Amino acid sequence: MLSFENVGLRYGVGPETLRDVSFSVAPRSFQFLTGPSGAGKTSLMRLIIMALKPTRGLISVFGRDTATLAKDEITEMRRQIGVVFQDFRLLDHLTVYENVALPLRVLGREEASYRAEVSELLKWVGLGERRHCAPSVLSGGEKQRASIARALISQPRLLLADEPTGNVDPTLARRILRLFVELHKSGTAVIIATHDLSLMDQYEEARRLVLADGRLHIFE
Ligand SMILES: Nc1ncnc2c1ncn2[C@@H]1O[C@H](COP(=O)(O)OP(=O)(O)OP(=O)(O)O)[C@@H](O)[C@H]1O
Repeated sequence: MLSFENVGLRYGVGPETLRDVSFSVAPRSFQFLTGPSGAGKTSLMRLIIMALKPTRGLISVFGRDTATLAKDEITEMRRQIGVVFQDFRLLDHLTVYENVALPLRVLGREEASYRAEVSELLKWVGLGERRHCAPSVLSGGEKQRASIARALISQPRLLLADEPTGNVDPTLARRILRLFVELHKSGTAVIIATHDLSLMDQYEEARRLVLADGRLHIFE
């Protein structure tokens, strides 16, 4: 589903942020991506969603070499990847409900077919009462939960989440982890970047991908 072969990434003329990174992610698998601040977790995720190009090496997503993809093919592939960004990236001119429903609209689904689904997920993440609000009036934790709901709603083939529990309390973090685990059990490959050791300890079956000094170490 996803593989990196000897991938290197350098920003400008600085040192290599990622060096000889090789790994693969199987369909329906679950992994945490961890490592110290600045180790390159966000950069690695940006490579996966093709927002960045590697300086060297090969990246393939859903069996396609990303270097050979045309723009419209990249757009099509991104529709199959759910992403929880560190800075949420909610659209301010849409309500919370509309933000969460957006991936389904983009897939061409009729509102009547997803209204109940979106409402249920909003309730699960504790945003049932906030569904008609603009994202600008939400707290950091609420924005984070809205962005998680938006990434999950279309049951993507691959889900990437960058510090998805960074703004919520431990109880809510456990609830959010349960959502990711359920999604994984229903067939999505999940990669969660996190510093939160207690979160990782709650799901010991997960692989751990650890970035340190530009290199990736894998613990099965
Ligand atoms: N656009 C950029 N231009 C130049 N350097 C960058 C850019 N983005 C990231 N970097 C550098 O690349 C390195 C890795 O950053 P990255 O954000 O990927 O790390 P991270 O592991 O996600 O960190 P954190 O846990 O703090 O979010 C850092 O040294 C950072 O300064």
